[in-house]
Amino acid sequence: MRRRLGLGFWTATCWIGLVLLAALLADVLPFARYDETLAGPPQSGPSLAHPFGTDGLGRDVLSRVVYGARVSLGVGVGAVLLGLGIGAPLGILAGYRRKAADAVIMAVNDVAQAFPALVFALAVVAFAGANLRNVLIVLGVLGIPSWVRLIRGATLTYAEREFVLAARVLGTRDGRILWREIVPNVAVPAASYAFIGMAVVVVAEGSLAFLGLSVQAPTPTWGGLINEGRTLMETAPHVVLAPSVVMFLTVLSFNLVGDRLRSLADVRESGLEPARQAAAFSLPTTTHPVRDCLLQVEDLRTHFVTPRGVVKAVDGVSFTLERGKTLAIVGESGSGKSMLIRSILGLLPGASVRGGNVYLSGDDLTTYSSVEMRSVLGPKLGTVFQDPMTALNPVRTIGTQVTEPLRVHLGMGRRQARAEAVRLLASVGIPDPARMLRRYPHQLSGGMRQRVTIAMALSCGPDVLFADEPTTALDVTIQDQVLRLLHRLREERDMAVVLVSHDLSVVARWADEVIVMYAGKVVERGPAAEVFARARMPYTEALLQAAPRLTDPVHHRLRVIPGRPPDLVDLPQGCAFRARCAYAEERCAIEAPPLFEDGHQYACWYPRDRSAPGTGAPSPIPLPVTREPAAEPAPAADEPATAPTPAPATGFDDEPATPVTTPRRSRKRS
Ligand SMILES: Nc1ncnc2c1ncn2[C@@H]1O[C@H](COP(=O)(O)OP(=O)(O)OP(=O)(O)O)[C@@H](O)[C@H]1O
Repeated sequence: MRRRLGLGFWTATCWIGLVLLAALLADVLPFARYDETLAGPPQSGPSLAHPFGTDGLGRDVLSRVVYGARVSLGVGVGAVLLGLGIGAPLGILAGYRRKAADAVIMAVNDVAQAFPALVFALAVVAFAGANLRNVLIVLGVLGIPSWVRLIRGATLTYAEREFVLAARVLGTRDGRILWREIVPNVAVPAASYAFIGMAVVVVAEGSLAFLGLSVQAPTPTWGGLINEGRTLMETAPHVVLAPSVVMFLTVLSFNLVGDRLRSLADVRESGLEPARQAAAFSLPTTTHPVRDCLLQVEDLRTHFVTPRGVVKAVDGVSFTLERGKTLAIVGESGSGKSMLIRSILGLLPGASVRGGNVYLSGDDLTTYSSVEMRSVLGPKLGTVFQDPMTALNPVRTIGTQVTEPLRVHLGMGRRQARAEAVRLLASVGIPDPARMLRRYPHQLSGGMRQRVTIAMALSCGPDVLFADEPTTALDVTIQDQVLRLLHRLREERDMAVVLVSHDLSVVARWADEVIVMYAGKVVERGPAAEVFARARMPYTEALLQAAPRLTDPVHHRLRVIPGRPPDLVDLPQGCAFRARCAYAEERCAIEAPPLFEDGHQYACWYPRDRSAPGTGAPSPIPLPVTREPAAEPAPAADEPATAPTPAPATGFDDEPATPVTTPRRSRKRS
């Protein structure tokens, strides 16, 4: 956390602490009082005795600035506490209770916010008297509407979160939920806004003082000092510069501290955000012989420099992929599957570092600029993401989203793009596609939305389609339809598919090749049937054994892989799987195994020997269940968004909903 707040935060905090301390200890500090006229000449410049010089009446400017801080910071702290004290309870009440309380509080709040703040402050102070108490009350009251709005927004966010619902389900009282669940979460944005609010109040007080409507002379305030020094700008600029610079630095510091505190509450910046030195960190890249294939990945590495150390999310992955083939990537959660895909596509978070090469039809994509990559993403590389709801923009129609890549990449006109979009939606099995173009994502069921994202990914005719767990967010009945669809489209378009999946039965059924990943590395790789029939690496064996089968006896214990995946920041020496491996020997702890070749590749010093069934060696592990799926039915045009069950089948199987020229394929399974 200390590193995430950064040097700026700590410098700003020290400055605020220094100013605050000086203001508190002003009476005991070794300088003259703010109103004491000194013996020396007035308007004298900075000296050792008077670091900020003296003003027009020969008074010590440093002393006046320090005493002025008492008023400025006092008003700042007081006004913020007043605003928070009244605004926070109202905001929490409005955000948590909603309904009538929310409507009344927000209506009054909106009216209050409509008042021009400075004019209101001027009028009240001029009428009630310019003194510390009145200025503090006016600025505090003016801050209340902003506090209400901020706290209400934060409360609304947390009131709908699962942990609050869970507390409600457990019968926890509202007061306790507010105090235990909501207030601690709202506290961080509130603390952040308190500092920013302090900066606003210090400036507002300075403005009032400048106009002579704050604490009256001889008590100094920063705004008043700037006003006094104004006339001496040419003869003694230090008189106006000293309070101005101190005020500027203090306001800047409040803003900086507030901003950094806000980032603590920001999920995007929490956890493992890359450290700054990532830019200076680079991975060596060597050149490789380019093979005659569609996609060639060589020694691909993706590392993140984090405050905890370097996370090796992808570490030296190589493979090739031919047209018309499906490559599956499997492995436990966190093994680097998604990062591998994002690394190939060049879609990595800002400060990550990539090494190695990605050749697409012989061209090295790692040498492409971001502009060049834009011309590849879409036309040559398509992607289908896990959750179709988040992959589609909820406020744009399906039509706008499907036609966009056609217009951007293929330069089609509006009408042509719409006609093509209709054809695309029809080809992925969406009934009444012309009407579908006018709908929004939330009006479609999960399966239909995934069909739309597949249509978008295919719109520019990519050579390789990356599907990152495309069925995880879908109902099990829809999963199979989507996989069948991908398979059919692959055959029709002669493209390659890279499929990430947790489901080994899916992989066993649809993939030609499989890569097993563990701790960012490939630990087994080869033809899917061969790898599943003769898994050599104990990790692959454990994955296969952990997959449930329909032949399992009822109520049997689920098999799990013991232990946990290693920490990618601190990988153990030798084989990364050794701590969880039942067959590990001494050598596994010393030396990391390379990829051995024996029919397929595996990284293990003591591989499982499945080459000789019936000779005492362990028998092949049965493949995970490959359900014989029902035919892929065409979803009805009016399929409700919340009902994933498809409409009665209309004879649609793995064939497109509208006739295309592709001949019907055999349904025989390998
Ligand atoms: N921005 C990041 N900064 C640091 N580490 C990251 C970042 N993003 C991912 N990682 C790490 O990279 C590793 C691989 O992540 P990845 O998302 O590829 O896993 P995965 O195998 O796809 O998992 P899942 O199946 O759960 O999606 C994880 O251990 C993760 O902690």
